[in-house]
Amino acid sequence: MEQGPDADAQLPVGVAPVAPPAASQIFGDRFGLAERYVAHLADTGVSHGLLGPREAPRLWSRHVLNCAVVTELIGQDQLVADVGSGAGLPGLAMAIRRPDLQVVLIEPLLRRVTWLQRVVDDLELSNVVIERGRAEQLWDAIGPVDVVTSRAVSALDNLATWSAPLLRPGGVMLPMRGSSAAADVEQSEKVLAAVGVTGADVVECGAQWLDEPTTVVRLTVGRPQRLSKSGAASKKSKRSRRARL
Ligand SMILES: C[S@@+](CC[C@H](N)C(=O)[O-])C[C@H]1O[C@@H](n2cnc3c(N)ncnc32)[C@H](O)[C@@H]1O
Repeated sequence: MEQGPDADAQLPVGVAPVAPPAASQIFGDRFGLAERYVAHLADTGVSHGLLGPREAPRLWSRHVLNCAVVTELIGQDQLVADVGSGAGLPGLAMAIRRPDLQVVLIEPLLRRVTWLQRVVDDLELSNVVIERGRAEQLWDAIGPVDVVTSRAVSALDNLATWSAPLLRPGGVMLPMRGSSAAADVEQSEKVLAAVGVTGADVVECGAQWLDEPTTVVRLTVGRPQRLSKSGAASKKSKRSRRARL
């Protein structure tokens, strides 16, 4: 079978791919910032190992645009935590597109945190802060936030267990998932209920711009619950529930 022209293509490190026309429509007057972000990804993002070299030609389509369109699901002026940001995906792409959002990038690895801070400083993004740590270690340090996003961090049940306690009551988790999104929700049903999820649906974003729209699971969390390692509601959750009664 003949392969597409870019199937094995790589760009020399430091050379950013050309932006597709949709990029300027998606980012509007923030397009210049998005271009600078892509330049960082293509350069030190690749040379420092945050992204594989094969990702360079598709930095726009598969990464930055795919992530930026998730903001379609986020209301004005919301506080967002992005769990496991890595090279800032989706958190930085969202913060660039939507300066009204306040975005907290959560990332445990020092090397990634250092890289993220350099990019945020260079782009002078005043709506981004970076917290080093695992999401489940930061429940009392961050938030409560309106929305938690994530991409490629863990299985949905782990992710929900780590993310839900960062949310305010009625907040929303938006994990980006692939074609298995609906099956993931079904398989994680018990854990989702235990962390307080009261509504789940699978939605697509960016269909008007992207050949492959982004699939996101939208999970509304009525009263966020902390689970212990065994999966039971923790003493702290039980205590705070009693205090509210
Ligand atoms: C495969 S990378 C994905 C990075 C980025 N979200 C993306 O899509 O390119 C997974 C990231 O999640 C981070 N991570 C793993 N467990 C985590 C946890 N419990 N809390 C926060 N981040 C975590 C890792 O350090 C890593 O940077």
